[in-house]
Amino acid sequence: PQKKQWSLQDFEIGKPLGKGKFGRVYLARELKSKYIVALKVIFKEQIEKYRLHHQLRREMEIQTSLRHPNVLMLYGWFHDDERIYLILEYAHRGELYRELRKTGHLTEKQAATYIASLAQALAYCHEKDVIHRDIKPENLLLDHEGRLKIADFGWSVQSTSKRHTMCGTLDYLAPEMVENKAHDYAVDNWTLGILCYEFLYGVPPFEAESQTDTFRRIMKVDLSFPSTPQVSAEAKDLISRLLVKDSSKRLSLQKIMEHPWIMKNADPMDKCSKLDV
Ligand SMILES: COc1ccc(/C=N/Nc2[nH]nc(C)c2C(=O)Nc2cccc(NC(C)=O)c2)cc1
Repeated sequence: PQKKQWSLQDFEIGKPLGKGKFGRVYLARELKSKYIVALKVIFKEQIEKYRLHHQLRREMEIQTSLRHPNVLMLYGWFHDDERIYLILEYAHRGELYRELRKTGHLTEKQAATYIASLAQALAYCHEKDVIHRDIKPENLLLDHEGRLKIADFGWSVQSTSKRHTMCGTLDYLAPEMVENKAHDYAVDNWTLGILCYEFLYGVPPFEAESQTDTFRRIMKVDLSFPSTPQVSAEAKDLISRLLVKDSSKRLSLQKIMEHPWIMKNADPMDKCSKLDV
């Protein structure tokens, strides 16, 4: 069927959900279907100013082509003179970051469930030749059932082009990315190790006062486990098998899903509906 041409008149705009880097996100309802969506409004002059036209186009091509329960859907888009509007899936509970900040750290069951969901979503993305490269708590949303959704493919690439983008915190970057070397899918495996650590301890493993110190700690893989909170040996085993400098020696996504800690703790329904606070 002919692709539907959307416009602002098709939607009733609700409350602002938050500010992204290049615009705001609003709750919205599509008038005919009454379907609730998130409408991400991006200012064209911002895109032109930062020369991000190609990157936004890539984000949209990638996100429209991906269909997975743990990947936030991009239903469509439209534009007017000043703005581009992305019609995105609405995830009721918002950024995983907020849950992490509220509780300080997650339970092993929550952490294992989210890592299993991420491994499944990344396996799917890698199958479609997409390396996300920017998996961090702010880019992870939770739906009403506590199911994890990877959002914001702004920095992802189709694996052909090896373009690097350095922005924001280094905490989540693998050594080969920090060294600006050619990198492959395995950068996302490294990041799963970073996230698993942060889910369980509340802080990323190589956090330091300055970017230079974080850089040094990443390059040295200066990994240590605090004595509190109490974390199981299996969890530490998984983290240690992911935070490996040689990218070819990192645990594969398949092996992550079969790891004893994941098998024992991840919710098979891949959601954390009950928030055991
Ligand atoms: C401030 O408290 C909030 C609680 C929940 C939300 C839910 N956001 N849900 C979304 N579904 N699809 C998209 C895209 C979004 C979204 O971008 N949310 C968003 C954007 C910017 C900041 C935040 N902040 C937080 C805390 O979630 C969420 C947004 C804000």
